[in-house]
Amino acid sequence: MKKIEVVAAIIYFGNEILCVQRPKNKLSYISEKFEFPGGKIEKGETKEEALKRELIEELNFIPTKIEDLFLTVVHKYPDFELTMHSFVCYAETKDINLNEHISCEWLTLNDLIKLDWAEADIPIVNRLVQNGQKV
Ligand SMILES: Nc1nc2c([nH]c(=O)n2[C@H]2C[C@H](O)[C@@H](COP(=O)(O)OP(=O)(O)OP(=O)(O)O)O2)c(=O)[nH]1
Repeated sequence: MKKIEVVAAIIYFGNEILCVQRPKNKLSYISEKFEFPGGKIEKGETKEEALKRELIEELNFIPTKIEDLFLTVVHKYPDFELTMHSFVCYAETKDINLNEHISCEWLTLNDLIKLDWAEADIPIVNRLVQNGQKV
């Protein structure tokens, strides 16, 4: 099975997190699903370099800070196996451009589960919510 390796950014502005909606796609399981911005790691790139490049390409956005790895998810979709490395980042503004996505929402932790996420994102969403519930 084809394997792809992707980086994704969990971008906080205050206590809100940026969620972006993918466009229509022939693969129904990712079509119009919500995700964290990011994309495939290119040859020779570090994960952080890939993340910065993708955020500029997709959102014209430069994070003020990128934290260490949050969670790596390995998920088998019907057509490929996805390895996705997620990183918490911080924004000082909500001023982003949607160059590839069809909509976005800035949501607090408890609202994240209301969206129709790509399946691979569910473990990340769950971990974020669980961490938020720790005292
Ligand atoms: N960026 C990102 N991709 C995700 C998430 N969840 C998820 O299943 N994916 C899947 C959807 C895609 O099949 C793949 C990411 O590939 P992509 O096509 O967006 O990457 P890319 O920007 O490098 O695209 P391209 O150059 O190949 O057009 O990972 C997520 O939260 N963020």
